[in-house]
Amino acid sequence: MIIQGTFEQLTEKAAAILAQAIRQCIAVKNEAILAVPGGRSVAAIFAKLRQQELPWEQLHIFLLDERLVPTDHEDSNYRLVKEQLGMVAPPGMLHPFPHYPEEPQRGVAEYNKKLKGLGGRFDIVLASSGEDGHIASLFPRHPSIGNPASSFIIVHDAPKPPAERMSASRKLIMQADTGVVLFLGSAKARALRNALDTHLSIVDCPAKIIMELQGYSLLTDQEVPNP
Ligand SMILES: O=C1O[C@H](COP(=O)(O)O)[C@@H](O)[C@H](O)[C@H]1O
Repeated sequence: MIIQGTFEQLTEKAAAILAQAIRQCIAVKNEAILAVPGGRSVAAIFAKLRQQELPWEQLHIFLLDERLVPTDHEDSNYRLVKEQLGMVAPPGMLHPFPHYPEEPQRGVAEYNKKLKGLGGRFDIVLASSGEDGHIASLFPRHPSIGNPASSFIIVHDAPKPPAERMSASRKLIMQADTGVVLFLGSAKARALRNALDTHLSIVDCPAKIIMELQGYSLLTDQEVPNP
């Protein structure tokens, strides 16, 4: 489903979609696993989400991707999520990526183990497209998008700084039931066109991954090109 509106309307809408999916998931399996990105578009959504009446003690929040920096670094996606949701997420429900500067694979192994212990997949994914159509830290025509793992992966040489990152892989994201992808701001207009271009593949535009999910919503404040 494609939803258009103003930035303010869409942040409200995204929070409402996420809250509904979280409630539905918890009603069925008693807990929910939400994966969230960092970046400039999502802080306002987190601010709306934390105002929702949710069973926060049953909601696990993982990072969809992380920059390999300490968790208090200004580039850390966890720092943003903690600032926005740390006051509602009970201890132990917001899962930082373990940062071992010299051993990123150890961090990935631990993060994979933690997710595996909770079922090994996300129920709900929030993603925000970059200018180039990347989501998480999966970049167009880059080894990250071609990685065949169904888990968290290490990403080297990301075209957007910082170059060293970790990310949920394409296959891991694809196992989610519900996905929300954002194209907010005029800088994302080209990425939106690419996401809707049926001649392009997921390798050309990783934001298309979310559009493969059964329950997906694409939210944009940009003009949607005619098919
Ligand atoms: O580097 C990243 O970029 C994307 C998009 O961020 P935005 O600032 O353009 O909204 C983000 O989704 C991802 O989590 C982040 O690591």
